[in-house]
Amino acid sequence: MKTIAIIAHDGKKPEMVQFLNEFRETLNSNQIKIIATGTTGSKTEAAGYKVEKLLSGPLGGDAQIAARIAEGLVDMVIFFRDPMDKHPHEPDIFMLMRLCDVHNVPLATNPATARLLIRGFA
Ligand SMILES: O=C(CO)COP(=O)(O)O
Repeated sequence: MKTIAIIAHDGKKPEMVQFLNEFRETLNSNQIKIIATGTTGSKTEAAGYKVEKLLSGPLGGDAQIAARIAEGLVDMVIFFRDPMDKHPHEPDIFMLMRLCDVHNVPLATNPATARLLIRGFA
């Protein structure tokens, strides 16, 4: 069982849903557990996935996922960041990305990278 964390900023949620639809066969397997920040998780559920929803990003969801990364509980992070928007929880976002590097966890921050990662993972 592998755990994938899915996160998308508001401006990137449509692309995330598109990505989830594109890789349904790979991602909707019982060998993969999906965890997500709150609103991304709701969209992921609406796309037909079973997902463990954590808090919304600005309320601490990124920090919760960061903690799971630090505990060795996450195998891959797909985080579609919106570089054109400001985020009140920027420190949490950087913490999450830093911990991916600390613990050598694959992190995709855009759809092109995510596609390559998922193909490598499958
Ligand atoms: O803010 C986020 C990532 O930094 C995402 O949070 P939501 O999925 O709750 O919108």
